[in-house]
Amino acid sequence: MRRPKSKQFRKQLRLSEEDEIKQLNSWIQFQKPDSGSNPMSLPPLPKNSPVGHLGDNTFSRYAGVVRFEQLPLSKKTKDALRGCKFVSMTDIQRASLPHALCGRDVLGAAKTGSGKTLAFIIPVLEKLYRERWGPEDGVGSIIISPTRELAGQIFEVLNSVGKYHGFSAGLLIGGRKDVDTEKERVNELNILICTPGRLLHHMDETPNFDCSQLQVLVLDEADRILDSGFKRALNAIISQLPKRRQTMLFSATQTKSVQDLARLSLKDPEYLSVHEESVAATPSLLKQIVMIVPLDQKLDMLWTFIKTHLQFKTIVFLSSCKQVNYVYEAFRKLHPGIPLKCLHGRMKQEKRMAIYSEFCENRSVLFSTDVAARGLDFNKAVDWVVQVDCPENVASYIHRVGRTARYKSDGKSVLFLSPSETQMLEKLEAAKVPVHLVKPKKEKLQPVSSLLASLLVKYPELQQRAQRAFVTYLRSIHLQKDKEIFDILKLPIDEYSASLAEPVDPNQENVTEGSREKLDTIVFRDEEIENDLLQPVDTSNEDDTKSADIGELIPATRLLKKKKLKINVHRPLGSRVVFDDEGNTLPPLARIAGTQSDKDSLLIDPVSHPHAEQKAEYYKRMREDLKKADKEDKLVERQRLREKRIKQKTKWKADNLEEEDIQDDISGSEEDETVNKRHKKSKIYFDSDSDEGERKEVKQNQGITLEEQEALALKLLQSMQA
Ligand SMILES: Nc1ncnc2c1ncn2[C@@H]1O[C@H](COP(=O)(O)OP(=O)(O)OP(=O)(O)O)[C@@H](O)[C@H]1O
Repeated sequence: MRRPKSKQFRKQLRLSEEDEIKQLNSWIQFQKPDSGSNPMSLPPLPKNSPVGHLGDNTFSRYAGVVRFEQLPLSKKTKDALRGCKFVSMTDIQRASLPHALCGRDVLGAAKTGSGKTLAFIIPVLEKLYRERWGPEDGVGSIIISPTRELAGQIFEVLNSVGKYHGFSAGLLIGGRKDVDTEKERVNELNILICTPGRLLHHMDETPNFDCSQLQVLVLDEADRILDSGFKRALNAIISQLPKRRQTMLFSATQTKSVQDLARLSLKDPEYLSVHEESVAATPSLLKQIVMIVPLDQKLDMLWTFIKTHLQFKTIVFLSSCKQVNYVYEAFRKLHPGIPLKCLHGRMKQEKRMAIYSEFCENRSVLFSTDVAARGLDFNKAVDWVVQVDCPENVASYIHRVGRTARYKSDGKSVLFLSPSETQMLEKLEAAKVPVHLVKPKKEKLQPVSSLLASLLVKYPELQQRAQRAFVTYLRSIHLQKDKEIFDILKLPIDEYSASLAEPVDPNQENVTEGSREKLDTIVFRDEEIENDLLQPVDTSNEDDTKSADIGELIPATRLLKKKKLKINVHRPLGSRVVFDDEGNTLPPLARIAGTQSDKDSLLIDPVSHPHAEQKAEYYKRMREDLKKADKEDKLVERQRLREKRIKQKTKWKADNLEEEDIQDDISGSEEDETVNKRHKKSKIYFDSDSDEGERKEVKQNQGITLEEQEALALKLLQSMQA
């Protein structure tokens, strides 16, 4: 943000600014909208009617207007808005700005991509401007975002809309190494855009950090920041802020919890939910598909999707960073014909920012965890959002698909649901999310499991990634709260494990040579692609809204008829067989379950062994024993956690949680590299079901050894077989 240069100029400016501020204050007071009213219900001003001071201490009405020019805003803000080509307001801006400008607390809810960022940036700038805030006044406004990328994006919007103002603004996010420089400068900053963890870090550790003069607090993605994952950090932050302030909360899925609002001490907040009456909770230009895909075919489906949508910019959501890592690395090695990128909370901050910027600029496929699910505005140009793993709830679905079809652009999304997750369809319908159920055309499926199997021969390190992806996936399902949708016992675990890739049976062909040859052929081949992977479900029994437009949803056929396929990708490369030390075959997961002997393992297939009946009996007994032991273990574990919780309560202040350690990955597999290594060992989750914000401790994935992960997989499988 710019500062005027000469002294003379500054003096003149100050005088004219004083006049302007006086007038703005009078205008705002004179035409204040009624508290509790929705400015959207008022008609726009008649065309060409005068704006601002109308003489005799009267001013034009600003509630209900449609253009920024008609609002009581400073010239600096208006000039910058015009420069950015922001002329007409969106609904949420029209509804909330008149209330926010007169200093009221606001809870704003509007669909994704509908312009909520400007709805809070403008009042922040205007409030500080009218208060004549200067460098010596310190922190005047704090804007909190749940993720670093979103904080960075808000910072950019602030920079462009506030470029003619003289405020200093700082981006305080985890993962940045210059924390010492930040500490030196943070007290000189007027506007802080931050993630909760970093802000708390400064509150706790920066000498003289002072926000006692805070004027405006903003929570973007408020429901996320108020949810259990950030509860402790946010409570600690709020306790250090002055009570007399303006507070604004925005999200596409707003909280209405009285408890949440009480935590923030809101004063008669204006609840402005501009799309509540709308027929859909998602953008009208978004076409949404759901396909029922067995878990073990999800990667095949994803591969086929990517191969048939090479000309589109796509985001693919997976539930953990280990899955993102594996799928990204494996698919990259198979060269699908479009650049692939990945983003998750375990990456170094610079890399994350670089990936984010590159993805904004270029057509590519971005594999991501939910770190990219909220708020990010990739230059309006994401064509497709693909959800390979079911989102944890409807809100999460809405935010993920909201990365496309932003503002006035259109977009498409597809969700792969396992047969056991179909309850999600009802939940989406109940939340007014209009989805088309589409049946995949099986004959168009391009299986990738066999290609992956060959890949693992060439790149053995991928095998470990596959195993980790498998384990973290199971764990993420296990940790999900909505047990109606996420039931680990209903998952076809063996098939899923196999779909992540299994080595080729060494008896059937020369693995190394054969597979490498095939792999090279696969990697360098040209392909014939038919893009009509999707076919509508027979909707004869469904209502019109559901069956409409499905034809449009089927992507145009893309044919690249250069050469014939050198190999038939539909042909399996051989059955997947794993051998134990004695040469007996093992079912796929026995390998992952580790090195237990036959006697101890439940994973040995009794049929392929002699004395199958005795074994089956033995397994049955063992399962019962294990069940009993498991019950006892759970009791002991609960007791342990209770004790730990009490201990932690007393020393919570010392725990300087980094925000994305908490939020990035429901499976607890992502971790921040740079902040407070002493907190790396355990991750605290809050159980929002509990009245008192009871905490669950979950070890971070990195803190868990491979043996522990394997033991976990084994346990899960045992419980499944029991
Ligand atoms: N009044 C406006 N005129 C033109 N474009 C606008 C206007 N307001 C916002 N936009 C553009 O709309 C896009 C979406 O805005 P924004 O990111 O603020 O949406 P959002 O409601 O915060 O979305 P999300 O819920 O995903 O966070 C941005 O590219 C922004 O520049």
